[in-house]
Amino acid sequence: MWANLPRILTLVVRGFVLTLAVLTAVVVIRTVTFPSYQTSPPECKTTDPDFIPADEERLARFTSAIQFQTVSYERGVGTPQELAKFVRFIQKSFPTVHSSPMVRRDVVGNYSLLYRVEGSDASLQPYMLASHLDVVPITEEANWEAPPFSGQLKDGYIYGRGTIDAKHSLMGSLEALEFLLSRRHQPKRTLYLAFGHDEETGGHFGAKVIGDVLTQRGEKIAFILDEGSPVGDGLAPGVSKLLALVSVAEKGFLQLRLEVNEEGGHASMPRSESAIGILSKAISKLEDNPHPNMFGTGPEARMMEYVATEMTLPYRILASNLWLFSPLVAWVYSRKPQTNAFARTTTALTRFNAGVKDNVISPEAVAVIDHRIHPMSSVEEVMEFDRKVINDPRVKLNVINNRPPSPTSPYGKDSPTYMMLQETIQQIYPDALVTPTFMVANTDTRHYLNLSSAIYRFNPYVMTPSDLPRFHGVNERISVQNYERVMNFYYHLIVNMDKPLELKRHGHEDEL
Ligand SMILES: CCCCCCCC/C=C\CCCCCCCC(=O)N[C@@H](CC(N)=O)C(=O)O
Ligand SMILES: [Zn+2]
Ligand SMILES: [Zn+2]
Repeated sequence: MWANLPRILTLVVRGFVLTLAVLTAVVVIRTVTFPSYQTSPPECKTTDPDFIPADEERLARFTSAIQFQTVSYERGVGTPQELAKFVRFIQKSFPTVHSSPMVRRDVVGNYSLLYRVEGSDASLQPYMLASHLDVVPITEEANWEAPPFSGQLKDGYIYGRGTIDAKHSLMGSLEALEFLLSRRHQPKRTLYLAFGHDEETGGHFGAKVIGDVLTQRGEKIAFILDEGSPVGDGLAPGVSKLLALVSVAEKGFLQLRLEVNEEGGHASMPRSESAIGILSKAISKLEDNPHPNMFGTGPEARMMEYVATEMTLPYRILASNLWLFSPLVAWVYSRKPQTNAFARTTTALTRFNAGVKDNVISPEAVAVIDHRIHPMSSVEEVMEFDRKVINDPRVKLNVINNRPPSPTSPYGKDSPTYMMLQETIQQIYPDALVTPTFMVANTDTRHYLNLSSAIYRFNPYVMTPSDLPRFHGVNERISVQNYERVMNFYYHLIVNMDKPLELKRHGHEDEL
């Protein structure tokens, strides 16, 4: 036996070296032969004479739109008077849209707006552009560089709540339509514009009703585009070019109310555990035990593949070989909040309430957890995980609201609508890469799922990592350049949608 040891060791080392050599060869071959999913940009139309400039008049309209304080606070609790004023302002601001015989406008659920622009070819399925009228409340008002409802222009940026979420797309799409109709252009394909008034609190009285109206009309929509992920500048690790993130799916959500009820009493005679202490431990366990890293199991893996050939070398090797490096990429993604959101179901503690007086032991403690569910997980799985982690029957888990992750819409060369979107994005951003991904937050599209199987969530503006905290945060703003891109994106999209949407597969063409 001992005599054979050197031979055995040699064989083991040889086996190890051989395996390493084979793995290295496979990794190298895959890296250099990995297919590119990017197509060259079409002729850029933004230099055409029919480009929409962000001139004084349009900027003034956008500024005014920001000044309406259309805040949504809680489900069913909004700002009806401001909404009504904003609706009147929209009507006055886009006279051609509102007087055109081609346009039918319905006010739905009191304040939401649904426009139908009649196309000349009734055989083509309509499509829909969506946004919303409402905004979230202001936080830390003192820290804003310009008053949050001013729409003030400062150093090339328009400041205010709603500038990126989402009055940019509401006003931008209406500007595009006004521009188009004032040139007496009738689209071939019927187009809907749908603007809910309570998206920020779930869309139960706005988008939900719009969805119901369209369902009752028996409408089937070729594709829907709502607010969503942006064109990232430095957002994705290893990608130096601009990266247009088209969300083809959306995370689900589960909002849970955690409640502990224990005996209260006089603060001078406390028991060893209190309602507050028990709930704190539960919360702490949830924060210490994140939901499993699922990176590589959903549409986020496609995102890596779509940009693999364009990444800097170390990332290119990783992205071309997810079969081997998925756990490593998963770890890289889990290190920052904005990428971690792509890797797993997230857990956000959003409320914590207990106690009424300094010397009274509170009999009750309540917390709210907002989970955003990874596309490959489910509401049930998340509940089960939380119960196991908390492992304390004194902590009651009540579901406030939930929705499973959305289905994934078609993307890539086999999807004519996705390709039309990609082409339009490239007209505005000729150097950008375009990739499918999923939306880490939620949108009104949750109410439109039965209207179309092709639902995309995309914001046609550029965002850097330092811009992300501006969503629902302090100093929300959009650059004039970005707002101009938004208007022209919608304009190009409407023009492009007049071209046939063709499925070019197996030598035959089908039109939607
Ligand atoms: C590897 C790529 C990294 C990319 C990183 C970041 C991409 C960030 C993408 C999107 C952020 C934009 C978030 C906008 C959210 C707008 C929608 C919204 O606010 N929804 C609310 C409404 C609701 N009631 O559901 C929400 O809470 O989700
Ligand atoms: Zn929004
Ligand atoms: Zn929002």
